[in-house]
Amino acid sequence: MPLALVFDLDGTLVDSAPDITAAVNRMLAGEGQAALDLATVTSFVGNGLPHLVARVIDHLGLDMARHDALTATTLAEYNRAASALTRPYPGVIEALDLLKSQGAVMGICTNKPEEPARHVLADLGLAGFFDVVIGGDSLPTRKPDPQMLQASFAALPDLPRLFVGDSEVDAETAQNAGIPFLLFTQGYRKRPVAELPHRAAFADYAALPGLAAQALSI
Ligand SMILES: O=C(O)COP(=O)(O)O
Ligand SMILES: [Mg+2]
Repeated sequence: MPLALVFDLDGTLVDSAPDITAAVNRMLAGEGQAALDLATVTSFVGNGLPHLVARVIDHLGLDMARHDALTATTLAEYNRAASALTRPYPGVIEALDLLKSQGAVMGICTNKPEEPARHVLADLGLAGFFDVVIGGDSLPTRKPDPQMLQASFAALPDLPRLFVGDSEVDAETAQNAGIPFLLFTQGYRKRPVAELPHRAAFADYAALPGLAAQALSI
């Protein structure tokens, strides 16, 4: 049966933390600050760019009054090179190809701002798979508020729905929207798999098409 599948982006379809870290570090260099390492910045990803920058400011003891300015600088730096170091996870393109050939309609619901999200999708050859892209600045609220996810599905044909993501934020969003959640376990999740509510979990994209077909009958 054809499905409507909406995907998270960072840590789900693409490993984007290296470019996010590089953009943060270019912003920090402009502030005369030392670079942060990949693991530290990755731990700040998930709730959107303004939240990430707030976590950087907090971590380094910088002035929170500069939050808006530092967020704007980080976004500009990220837009300059959003896909230089970013790659799809292994098997993503093959899985999306197979799902599409099986009649799935697909969308993106990411807390990453919409402009760089579209750049990353285009640069990595993924844009053509998706009929809707909603980013963290597309609507007044972002995940885990369910509005973004509901709007993503509303833009797709009315078929059985699944949301695929990597994080606590995604699991909570799916729960808030009442949509079954498939958890990709190799992304930027902070807690053990068992602590995130999910219909099914997968570590290898080769398993996704079969899992998606089964997940609605579990
Ligand atoms: O930009 C973020 O903080 C997270 O983005 P994601 O929703 O695609 O994981
Ligand atoms: Mg994610």
